[in-house]
Amino acid sequence: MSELFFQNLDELEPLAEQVLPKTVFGYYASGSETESTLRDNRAVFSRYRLMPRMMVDVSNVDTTCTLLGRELAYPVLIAPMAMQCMAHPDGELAVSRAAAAEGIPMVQSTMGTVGLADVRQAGAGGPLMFFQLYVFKNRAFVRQLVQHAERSGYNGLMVTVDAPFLGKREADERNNFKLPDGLRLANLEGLGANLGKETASNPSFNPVDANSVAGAATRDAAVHDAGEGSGVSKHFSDNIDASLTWAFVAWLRSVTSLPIFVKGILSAADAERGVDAGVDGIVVSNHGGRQLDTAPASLDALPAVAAAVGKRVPVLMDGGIRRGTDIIKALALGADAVLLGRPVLWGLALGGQQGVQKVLETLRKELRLSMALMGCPSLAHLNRRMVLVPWEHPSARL
Ligand SMILES: Cc1cc2nc3c(=O)[nH]c(=O)nc-3n(C[C@H](O)[C@H](O)[C@H](O)COP(=O)(O)O)c2cc1C
Ligand SMILES: CCCCC(=O)C(=O)O
Repeated sequence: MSELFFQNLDELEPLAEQVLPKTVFGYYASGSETESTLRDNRAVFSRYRLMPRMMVDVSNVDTTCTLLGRELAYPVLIAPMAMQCMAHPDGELAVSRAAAAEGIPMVQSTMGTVGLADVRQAGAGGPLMFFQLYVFKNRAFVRQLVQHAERSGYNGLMVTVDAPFLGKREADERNNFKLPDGLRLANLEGLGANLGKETASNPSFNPVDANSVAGAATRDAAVHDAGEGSGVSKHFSDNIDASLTWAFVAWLRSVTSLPIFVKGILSAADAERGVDAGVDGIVVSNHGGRQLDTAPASLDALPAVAAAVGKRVPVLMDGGIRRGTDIIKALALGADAVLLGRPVLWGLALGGQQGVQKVLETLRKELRLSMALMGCPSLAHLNRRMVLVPWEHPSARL
């Protein structure tokens, strides 16, 4: 890995852009519409200031935390991200191995390009793994997918609730983004028989090609309707259940004993509903600015959600985490851990498993140093008073 040099995670995106095909980079990097939420996810962190405490013994700093009863080396999970073999031939396997080597969990996407069981196996040395669930209209298929994940050794489910349809991602429309030839959505194929007409032999759920047999009927309409989106978004909307409500949590409980987290919550009201519905964890997220544009930055949404949850279940957050201080702010404002998205894909594209490990290690070292400078020998020392929100900045009182 000696040839891969970077000092911090913000440097990675332009480096990755040089090695990835334009369509793939565009899909990974972009947000929806004006990308205002995408930018705000990052900008928000410099609006909040950290107030350190002095004269605390920080000769030993402990970054560990627990989640679902397991110890994590530091409070970071790898966010679920689709189609990782577009970045590197080892794709999800490399990411899973890197997470295990660093002692943190990976969340495997439903839309993986390696089968979920193989990804779980590759991460066997790690503390735990989640399976991210997209809920298809075909519930028999969903049940089989969930039970396959449970049998394969996943420790929890993360149901994504912010994507009844994919957001309007204009880069993907411009680039006519498709899954490259030779790659497959492995988790959907193996269980294809239960997709009814949407089987492997008639792949109507197949973002590989917007102009596939199943897509042909709507092809002409798509050309004339800007709202139709990329091939991926068309096939997503054909298959994902946009009628999902909180009643789904009870159904999911009836088919699995795995803990159920919901990912994509931004309001305190929804966090309340989720806890009432019996979820085991809440993930504050705007999907990396890829769904509703102008939704609030995750860090801005976090404090009210954490207050509503009141420690009844773990609260995770993602969106724009790039620095150790970002993790400290999220935890001080009520998160139990954070998820890291795009930088993992950049590390993967640039250096496979080793590249991902270097990304994680860089973040871990920044976290440890910043905890020391904050006067926090452990994560338990972090508290709300250590973060000044914009209206509490010392300058705001002048
Ligand atoms: C390329 C890409 C693919 C993604 N795929 C999924 C997915 O399959 N399921 C999901 O719940 N979220 C998905 N997300 C959202 C991430 O899990 C996460 O919420 C977001 O990327 C975090 O923001 P960050 O990239 O700024 O760290 C994806 C994000 C990206 C960038
Ligand atoms: C078709 C897969 C969608 C994955 C996803 O959630 C994203 O691209 O944000």
